[in-house]
Amino acid sequence: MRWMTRWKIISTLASPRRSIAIDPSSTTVGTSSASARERSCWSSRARWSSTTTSASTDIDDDADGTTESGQVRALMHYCTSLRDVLSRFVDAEALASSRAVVVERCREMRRTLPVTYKSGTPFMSSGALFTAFAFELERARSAEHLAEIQNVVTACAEGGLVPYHSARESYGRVRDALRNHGDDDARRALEYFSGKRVEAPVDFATAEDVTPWTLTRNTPSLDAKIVAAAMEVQRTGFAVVDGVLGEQTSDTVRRALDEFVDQSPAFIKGELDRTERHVIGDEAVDKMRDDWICWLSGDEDDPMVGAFCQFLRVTLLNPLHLALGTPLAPVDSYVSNAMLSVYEPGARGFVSHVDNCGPDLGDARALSAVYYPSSSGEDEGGALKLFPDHPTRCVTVTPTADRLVLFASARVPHCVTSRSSDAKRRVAASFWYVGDPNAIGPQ
Ligand SMILES: O=C(O)CCC(=O)C(=O)O
Ligand SMILES: [Fe+2]
Repeated sequence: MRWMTRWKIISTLASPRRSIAIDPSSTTVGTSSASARERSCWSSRARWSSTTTSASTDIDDDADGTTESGQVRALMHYCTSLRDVLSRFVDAEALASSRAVVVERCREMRRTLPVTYKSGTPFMSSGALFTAFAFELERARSAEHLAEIQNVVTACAEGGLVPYHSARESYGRVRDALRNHGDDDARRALEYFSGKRVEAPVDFATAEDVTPWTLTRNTPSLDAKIVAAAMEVQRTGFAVVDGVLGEQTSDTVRRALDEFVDQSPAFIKGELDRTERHVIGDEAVDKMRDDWICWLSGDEDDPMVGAFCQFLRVTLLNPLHLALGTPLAPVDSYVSNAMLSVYEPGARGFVSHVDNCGPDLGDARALSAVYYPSSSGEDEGGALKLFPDHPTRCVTVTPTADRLVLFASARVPHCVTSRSSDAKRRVAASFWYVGDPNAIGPQ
């Protein structure tokens, strides 16, 4: 009998991702697509420069990683490649001494994924690699081997290759299994490498102690704030939460996002839907919405940026689930991605709109979340104005560092005011939780 068949601790983690019913890039207001990709760069000398390239127009439909067949193809690629790599390290010792090599091989697997993401955003790459690892954890040959496979999962998370939440969850199961069965050497090997990272305390002394592990962890104080905010959304349609991450973590996130904005070539002009710019022209669209955006998948090369996206997708969703009493997108479903939005100094804002452009049209965005990593002065413009119950009642929210705004996607019209020409750039990260849009907000 294979060793792990007695343990069967991992199988529930390997549930296949649901097929994607909602493609955020194909809906309207508040989203964008990249059928024509614009590559833009921010530098202190040159402002956004852009050239248009068509990265994926000639790809066969099946190779699109956002389709079900594309997802299957990606998963098969990871499963077969990972099995091949791990088969070269037959015992725990060999694996432990080659952990970094395996992480590099996993990176190579991602580079050679046989699918392309037509919307420009890889939806599930890190989730697919984790699923492949879940199968390998089940096939472990010994307690020591199991511990070392988990250590590779932990190292892969730190390399931005596997979601932190998935790695944390499988760590917990492996640890409990080893504890329960008294495999002390294996447990020590696990805790020495993975435990130190995954269970790092969140009440750190300095910003250097902040890691993607601490950023993606649910804490009682965060959960309490988000539960209270969710109840406020159900009462009034919106809620504003301050001090979401705390001083040190939010500082670290701000720096990571700023650097990402400075360096990422993936920003495109915000769009209202995928055809709008072609149909009515750039000038007309810019008048309605004048930001640059980039879709974040959680798989970003900078682990802190990826972890921030995973924070929005999973860490916030956990307490929201508890409080809202209506199912939102399950945590293992990559149906929505974070959108990083940048308004340059002098940019026009975003006209009044509702994020959900029609529950009847299949838009399932139910709850919108906007996080501000840095503060704006009141004279800088760029305020978010919400009209929660009547066009004449306006709530003005100034972007303030570490502030999160939650509102019902289908019910709360809102706009962003224009940015004054001597203002700093304004950065915001938006996320949409999908579910029943009519179940969010006052009933
Ligand atoms: O940046 C903000 O404050 C809100 C952005 C927004 O409304 C959107 O992207 O739909
Ligand atoms: Fe919006």
